[in-house]
Amino acid sequence: MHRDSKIYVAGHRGLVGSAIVRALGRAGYGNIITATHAQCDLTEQAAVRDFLALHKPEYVFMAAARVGGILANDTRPAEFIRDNLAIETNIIHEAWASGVRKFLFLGSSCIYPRLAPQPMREEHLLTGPLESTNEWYAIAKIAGIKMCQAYRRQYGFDAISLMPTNLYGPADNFDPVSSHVVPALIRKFHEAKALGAKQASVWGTGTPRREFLHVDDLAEACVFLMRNYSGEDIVNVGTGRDMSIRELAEMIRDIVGFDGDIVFDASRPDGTPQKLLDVSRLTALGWHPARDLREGLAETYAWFTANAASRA
Ligand SMILES: NC(=O)C1=CN([C@@H]2O[C@H](COP(=O)(O)OP(=O)(O)OC[C@H]3O[C@@H](n4cnc5c(N)ncnc54)[C@H](OP(=O)(O)O)[C@@H]3O)[C@@H](O)[C@H]2O)C=CC1
Ligand SMILES: C[C@H]1O[C@H](OP(=O)(O)OP(=O)(O)OC[C@H]2O[C@@H](n3cnc4c(=O)[nH]c(N)nc43)[C@H](O)[C@@H]2O)[C@@H](O)[C@@H](O)C1=O
Repeated sequence: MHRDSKIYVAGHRGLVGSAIVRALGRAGYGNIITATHAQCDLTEQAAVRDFLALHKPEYVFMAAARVGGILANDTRPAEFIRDNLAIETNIIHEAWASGVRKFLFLGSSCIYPRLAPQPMREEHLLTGPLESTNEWYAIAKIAGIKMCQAYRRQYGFDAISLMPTNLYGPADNFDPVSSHVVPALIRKFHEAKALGAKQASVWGTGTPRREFLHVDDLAEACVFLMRNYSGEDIVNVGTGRDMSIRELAEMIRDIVGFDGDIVFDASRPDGTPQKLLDVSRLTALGWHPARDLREGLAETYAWFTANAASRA
């Protein structure tokens, strides 16, 4: 990938897409093309074909998808499987057909079996039943991985697939129902503090464990792997460390400065008990995350208060 290479970032307004645009800018890549959802609905094959034929990007970072937290996945299975299968099928096929030189697909750590050995290695894929709260999205993601591998085998298409762990950072989705846990708790504790509430509710039992990677680290891993890796094998992207939801909630409560009690709502789903990634394949390729979790959470809270709190 050269400094003047033409690069398309699909989903450029989202948590990951906006971070990839920032990372490309920091690395000196200035020839970036984007399209909003309204300008190009990636579930529509003709729209994708026309867009790629018009712009002819050489490189594609695929950060567009129907994404949400545990409740959104569990309650909207049809949207999650249909939209993601449609988006992936269209963009992988049309990227190949239009002559894209290299394609980067984003899966997720949820593709691994609910009770996979921990930490989870790439070879654990398809070795056991999936987590029920997001199996629909996981199946779509696994289909995307397989499609990238099939287009490499049959057509020699240079498509690579990354499996990120749970992400957080600026420009996340802070909606209380559809969001992931980090933005959800930032907003919950912020609003509880503003109201002088005595307690704030956290979903589940607090016992599940999650690994959290700053989205700017993920974006830099995407640029690194686009430049340095070409292969059929998927690559886990994470920190290699996890924590309980209770520990996370206590850390975010401290950062926000909320002094009320945390109450666990066991009527809400816990999801998979643990999904810590083995990141030795990525480490061996020469990449390491750089950002500290507490500092990253504090930066994300600052972004929320400056950009999203007033709109909440
Ligand atoms: N967030 C996380 O913790 C993790 C995310 N990932 C993966 O990273 C990728 C990006 O996720 P994230 O940035 O969090 O998601 P976001 O929801 O923040 O961003 C997704 C982007 O895709 C766009 N989009 C959705 N549907 C369409 C469509 N039909 N046509 C065009 N654009 C569309 C959205 O635009 P609009 O909002 O306007 O619809 C949005 O800009 C996904 O593949 C996800 O699976 C993997 C692991 C963890
Ligand atoms: C990235 C990943 O993200 C999702 O999987 P998940 O990690 O289970 O998702 P989550 O971040 O929503 O929850 C993590 C844990 O946190 C607990 N939790 C507490 N309180 C809140 C809360 O208020 N909101 C949310 N969302 N979770 C809460 C929640 O009960 C659960 O135990 C899928 O999209 C999956 O497909 C995927 O790819």
